[in-house]
Amino acid sequence: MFVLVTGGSGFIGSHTCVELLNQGYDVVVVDNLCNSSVEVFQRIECITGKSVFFHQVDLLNKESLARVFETYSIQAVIHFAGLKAVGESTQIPLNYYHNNLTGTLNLLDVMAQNKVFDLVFSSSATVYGENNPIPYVEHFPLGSTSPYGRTKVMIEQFLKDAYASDNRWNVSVLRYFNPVGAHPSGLIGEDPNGIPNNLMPFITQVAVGKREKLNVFGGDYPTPDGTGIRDYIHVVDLALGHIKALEKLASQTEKSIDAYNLGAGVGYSVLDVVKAFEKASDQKIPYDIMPRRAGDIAEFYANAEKALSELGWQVSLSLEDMCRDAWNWQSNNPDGYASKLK
Ligand SMILES: NC(=O)c1ccc[n+]([C@@H]2O[C@H](COP(=O)([O-])OP(=O)(O)OC[C@H]3O[C@@H](n4cnc5c(N)ncnc54)[C@H](O)[C@@H]3O)[C@@H](O)[C@H]2O)c1
Ligand SMILES: O=c1ccn([C@@H]2O[C@H](COP(=O)(O)OP(=O)(O)O[C@H]3O[C@H](CO)[C@@H](O)[C@H](O)[C@H]3O)[C@@H](O)[C@H]2O)c(=O)[nH]1
Repeated sequence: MFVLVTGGSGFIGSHTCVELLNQGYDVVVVDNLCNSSVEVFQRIECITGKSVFFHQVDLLNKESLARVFETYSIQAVIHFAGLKAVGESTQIPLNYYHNNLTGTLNLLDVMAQNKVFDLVFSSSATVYGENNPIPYVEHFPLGSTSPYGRTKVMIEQFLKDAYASDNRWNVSVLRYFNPVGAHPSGLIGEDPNGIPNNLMPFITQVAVGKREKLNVFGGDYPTPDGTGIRDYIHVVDLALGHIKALEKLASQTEKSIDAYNLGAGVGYSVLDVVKAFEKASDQKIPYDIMPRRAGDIAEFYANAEKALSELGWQVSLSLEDMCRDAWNWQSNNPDGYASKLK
């Protein structure tokens, strides 16, 4: 069975490709490589002994995308491709709307033309905005505080409207909490461009000596240690959630659109993560407590019961595993994919 993975050379996409290949799926990847490296495919092959069919395609180029659908008998799509930096999205919002919304509309159009209706979409906990109580439950009202987040809210609405108009659409919307870690092989992982925006890659770059110290954004939140609390999820657990979602789409006779939180259902503070990382890596992480980062909220985590009851999915890896694997990746690849394969 051919599965098309958009954005399959990125952080979460590459880990999902590994799990798809391990389960025997044939994998076709389209990615424009705007935030990833083609080097990842060699590493995926080292891990799985199998290769993906890669096409360097921008979703904004509908004709190129259509040619991929003509080449393979695609049965389902996992749609990761998109721009994802919250801060950057406030600087160049129109690029975010153009890339994420137009890219998705092109994909949906080409899928429908080829009568492919099974879709797993990468959404985010950011769609719960800032006014919902925690833990977040899937039926809560949606809204977001950044242009990036609004692209996710809007795409979720596109998908609901598409299903309402034509119930051949069969869609699983996965709302990720905070994906971190790396494949335990240390061959693939997160390779951000420039200064990392996110906590774990910043910590690993401090540990490997690329950054002097961590800035902890906010020490005065109403949380036990004053730092922000998030629901961190190992990227391999997250990748496996996509397999469960695909299996459900393929097995159900009644087509549907459903949203699922993919999180652990547990919150850890920034300082919890720092301590867990220090223990797992045996490295000291110097840090300064700084003012809060604009747009951050004190605390959120998932209610992950729906994913367990309907997809049969739950996390199996701990914060310790996330830190160990993130460190294994970073220490073996100090320059990410630009590092020589050991
Ligand atoms: N990493 C997170 O913290 C997080 C959290 C919630 C949701 N998500 C979502 O999950 C998805 C994957 O995230 P990731 O962390 O793997 O990001 P990533 O940047 O590593 O991967 C996204 C991939 O999409 C590609 N891409 C972007 N625009 C494209 C276009 N127009 N055409 C073709 N390819 C394009 C990029 O080159 C990249 O390889 C994204 O949709 C992101 O918004 C990520
Ligand atoms: O250098 C840093 C980076 C982060 N933080 C803190 O660490 C926590 C986690 O931050 P980060 O890793 O940036 O994740 P979030 O801000 O929670 O956002 C991520 O997780 C969301 C939920 O999935 C996604 O929507 C976003 O795209 C993704 O960036 C927050 O309390 C931050 O203030 C620091 O203290 N220092």
